[in-house]
Amino acid sequence: MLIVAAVALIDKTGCVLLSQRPEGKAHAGQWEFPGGKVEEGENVGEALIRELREELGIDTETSCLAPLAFNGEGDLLLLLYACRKYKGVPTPLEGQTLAWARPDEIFSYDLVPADKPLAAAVRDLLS
Ligand SMILES: Nc1nc2c([nH]c(=O)n2[C@H]2C[C@H](O)[C@@H](COP(=O)(O)OP(=O)(O)OP(=O)(O)O)O2)c(=O)[nH]1
Repeated sequence: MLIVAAVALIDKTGCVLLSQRPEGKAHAGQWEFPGGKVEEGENVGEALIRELREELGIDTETSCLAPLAFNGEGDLLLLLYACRKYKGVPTPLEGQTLAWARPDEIFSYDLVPADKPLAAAVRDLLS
């Protein structure tokens, strides 16, 4: 079972950050929530804080991560957190493209399949 932690990063205008997977990776060109695999020796919050630093150059802390939704597909378990408090400006540090989506725009992005139920939870939270 692969555990992946991801975040719905929400800005002051109520938009959520989506990230487009770069060429050469599985699901290239599709959109997902920033995050990544939980590595051995890490808990989920630690993994997410590390991924946000590596991928986006932002800092947050466990108390700012609120569990929002999960989805299990095959051997993948996706855990989605919502985060409204973070330091720094999200910057694409790993070749990805970033977009801030309004709640009514989320489903106009070509989402990674496992993210669709999660995206519905984000839309409902923000609408
Ligand atoms: N970060 C993230 N990954 C997701 C989402 N939805 C989804 O199915 N995934 C999948 C894609 C990957 O198979 C896995 C996350 O792995 P990752 O981001 O750490 O690694 P990766 O596949 O980009 O890169 P690699 O290390 O496997 O080459 O979870 C999502 O919303 N965010």
